[in-house]
Amino acid sequence: MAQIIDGKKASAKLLSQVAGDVIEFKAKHGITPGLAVVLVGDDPASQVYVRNKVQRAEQVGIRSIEHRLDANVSQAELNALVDELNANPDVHGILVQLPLPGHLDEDRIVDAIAPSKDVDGFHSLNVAALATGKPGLVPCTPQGSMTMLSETLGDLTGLHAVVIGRSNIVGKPMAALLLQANCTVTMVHSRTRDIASVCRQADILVAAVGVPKLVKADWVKPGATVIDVGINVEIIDGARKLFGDVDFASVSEVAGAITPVPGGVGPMTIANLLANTLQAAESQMPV
Ligand SMILES: Nc1nc2c(c(=O)[nH]1)N[C@@H](CN(C=O)c1ccc(C(=O)N[C@@H](CCC(=O)O)C(=O)O)cc1)CN2
Repeated sequence: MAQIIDGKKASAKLLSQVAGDVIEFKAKHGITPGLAVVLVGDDPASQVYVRNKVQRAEQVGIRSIEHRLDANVSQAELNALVDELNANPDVHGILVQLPLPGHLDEDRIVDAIAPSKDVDGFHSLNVAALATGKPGLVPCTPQGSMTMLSETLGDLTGLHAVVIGRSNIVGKPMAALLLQANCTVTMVHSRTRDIASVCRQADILVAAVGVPKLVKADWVKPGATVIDVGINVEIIDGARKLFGDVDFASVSEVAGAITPVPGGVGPMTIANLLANTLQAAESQMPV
């Protein structure tokens, strides 16, 4: 059986580090880091994630300001709120919970956030910084996945990493981070021919595609490390159940190490968001 990579334990460790760093920040600068969380509409999953972000922020000493907007809000109204938060010196980090309702242009909203306050790391300038190896704010889920990989494997140099999925939020930044860590990186997607045989070459396999249990045991090289980023919800006998993109039961018999769903990458996302908020606040302090 594979080693289970415990995301709850890793996130608790990071949250406790952030809490300590927030105490130091407050003592040094005499102010409290502030995080603005914007939720549009009433998507139940987004409501849960936003509630968890606000609660965790308070636990580590970051002040959070929640903005809930009606699902019918216009692009102009949402932009106006982002402009107001950009100009507010008490707000050091801004995130707009995704997905947004279909009539809103996500790319335009994300690029309206000041890059220095973009704690999700989704702004085009932060994306460019990551792609070119410059300092910036890095997306939270890929950053959390990298932490778990380094803690499991140590130095990743020379390992072959295969990333399934090419989303802007996970797949592309994940590939950039693996490349920075000196991995040989392959990305596969819906148009790749014979995905299984490419995946079987991976020392590190990252699944971020949003298809429940897509990755089967015969896609995985024996001993490989598998990071499952998928969070797929199914209602079974009236109960809400979560599945990753990996068929955990079969793959855990082949892999060397694997993240579970739930309790793997998910909890690291919020811990890294708060680490990013502190990083953003530091970068906004006068030198
Ligand atoms: N603005 C953003 N929107 C979205 C992001 C993001 O990083 N920024 N990522 C996802 C949702 N997400 C955070 O927002 C997120 C997803 C899952 C978890 C998590 O802890 N999952 C738990 C299970 C929780 C459950 O029961 O549903 C786990 O995997 O153990 C945290 C954050 C899309 N939108």
